[in-house]
Amino acid sequence: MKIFKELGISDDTIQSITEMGFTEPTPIQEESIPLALERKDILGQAQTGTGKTGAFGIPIVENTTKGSGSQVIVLTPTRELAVQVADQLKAFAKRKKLSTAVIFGGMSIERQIKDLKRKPEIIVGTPGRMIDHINRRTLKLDDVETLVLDEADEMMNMGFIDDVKFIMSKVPEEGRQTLLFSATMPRAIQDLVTRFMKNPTVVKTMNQNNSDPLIDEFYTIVKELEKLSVFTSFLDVHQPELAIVFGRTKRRVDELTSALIAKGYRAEGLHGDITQSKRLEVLKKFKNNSLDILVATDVAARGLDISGVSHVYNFDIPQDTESYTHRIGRTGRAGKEGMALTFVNPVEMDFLRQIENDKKKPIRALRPPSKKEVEKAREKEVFEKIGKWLEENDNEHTLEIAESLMTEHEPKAIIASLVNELLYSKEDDNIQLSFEKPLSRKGNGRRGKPNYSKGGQRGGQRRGGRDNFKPRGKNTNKRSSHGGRTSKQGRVFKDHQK
Ligand SMILES: Nc1ncnc2c1ncn2[C@@H]1O[C@H](COP(=O)(O)OP(=O)(O)OP(=O)(O)O)[C@@H](O)[C@H]1O
Ligand SMILES: [Mg+2]
Repeated sequence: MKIFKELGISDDTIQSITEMGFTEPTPIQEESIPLALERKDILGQAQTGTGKTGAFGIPIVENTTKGSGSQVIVLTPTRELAVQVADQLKAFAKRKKLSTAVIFGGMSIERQIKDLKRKPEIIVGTPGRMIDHINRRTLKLDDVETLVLDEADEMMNMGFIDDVKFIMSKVPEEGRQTLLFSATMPRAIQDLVTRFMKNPTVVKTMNQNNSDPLIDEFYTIVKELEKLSVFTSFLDVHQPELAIVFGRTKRRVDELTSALIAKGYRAEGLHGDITQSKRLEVLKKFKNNSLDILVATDVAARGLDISGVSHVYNFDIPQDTESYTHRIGRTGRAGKEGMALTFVNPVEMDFLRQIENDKKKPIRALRPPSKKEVEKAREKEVFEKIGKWLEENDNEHTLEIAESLMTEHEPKAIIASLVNELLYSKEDDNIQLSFEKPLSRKGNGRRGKPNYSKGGQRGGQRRGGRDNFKPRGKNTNKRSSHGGRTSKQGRVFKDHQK
């Protein structure tokens, strides 16, 4: 294991990354950084959460000169990822004082135009908005020397190939460096992308010591109608610090979010039909712990790095191994442990076996918790909550209320009634989600070969959607503050199917 200095990184940049808590390079960083510093083209593959952002980010910051125009373009498949990558690059470049701009759709273009006018050395963004700016001539790529495609295979899956080619064609060819990174690199994509590159060096650090994410992987067989109750019973038993739950469609995400809120959980949804400002707000809330459960489509599957995500649930089994790998990779990052649980409809067992085969790793079966286990877990939670509330409560008025209650009732009876509320008021067996068709060999086209051209978006849930069910009402049920369900929203899903 080398240290950063031995990889050829300057003291300035080493200081910046040390402040971020990076003391030694991860395997993909150790191998990629020296090559990237020499301006070699790289096709980099390493597991989720093992520092690929640093593997390209540290050397590009190192090779970039302040005041020499926009020299780096980084493309990402989603807007949230663009923001995150830009933040990380900013931190790498803190000492060098390089300026960074983020360019993505759904937000004011004026502000971005202003940012671009200042010729930031590094520009991060999604392909669509980047092209908008190129066409408006608010972005010129004459000074660009390095192009990075983070989650390259996903950009191809989403049909961005022509967009990427277009952007590429605007970058001066001479001396151009292309860096391509992802945890998954299907063969077809490799063939395709290497055509853009000049003798790329393939850097692969899969299955090296200490580079395997520490994710415990499980599945549970559950019928469609029982999914919701089985899911909440797992939640009650697991008590995740933070959880991400993946649903197959936007409608699914909306319905599941509303159902969880109605049952008293602090959950919010994230998918492509939600306004961009709301999407960013939800992610922020999730990051600063004012939300426990993020319910999302595959829009949150790639690249997002949120510390504290202890559990990933595939409420619906993903349609291919790549999607599975990225989804569960939202936990078990940077050497931390995590747990992933996939719900499998009995008719979807083939899909699970295929994932196991592709990953060459068995996924263990888990039976749903028994009623008794759930009860015990909830009782424990209530016990802990009451202890915490006792410590925190300094509201004199509530003491007065307690005293007057005690003049009329037995203390034990008062407490029992409150505990009863806390334990059982969120039980609502009437909530039903709309039926979601299980994956099938014919129907949903398992491993439905993505179409590597514009318009060939797979799955439908990424861009465009099946319907526009919107969650109603705000999450007012702060589970941690009063534990009970106060609203019955979410019961009327059937009315909103289409
Ligand atoms: N050398 C390092 N030392 C300590 N922590 C690191 C190091 N490199 C990266 N990290 C941290 O590890 C986490 C994961 O890094 P990153 O997001 O770059 O992973 P990734 O490989 O791109 O994952 P994904 O495939 O999900 O995109 C981040 O929180 C990052 O700050
Ligand atoms: Mg990444």
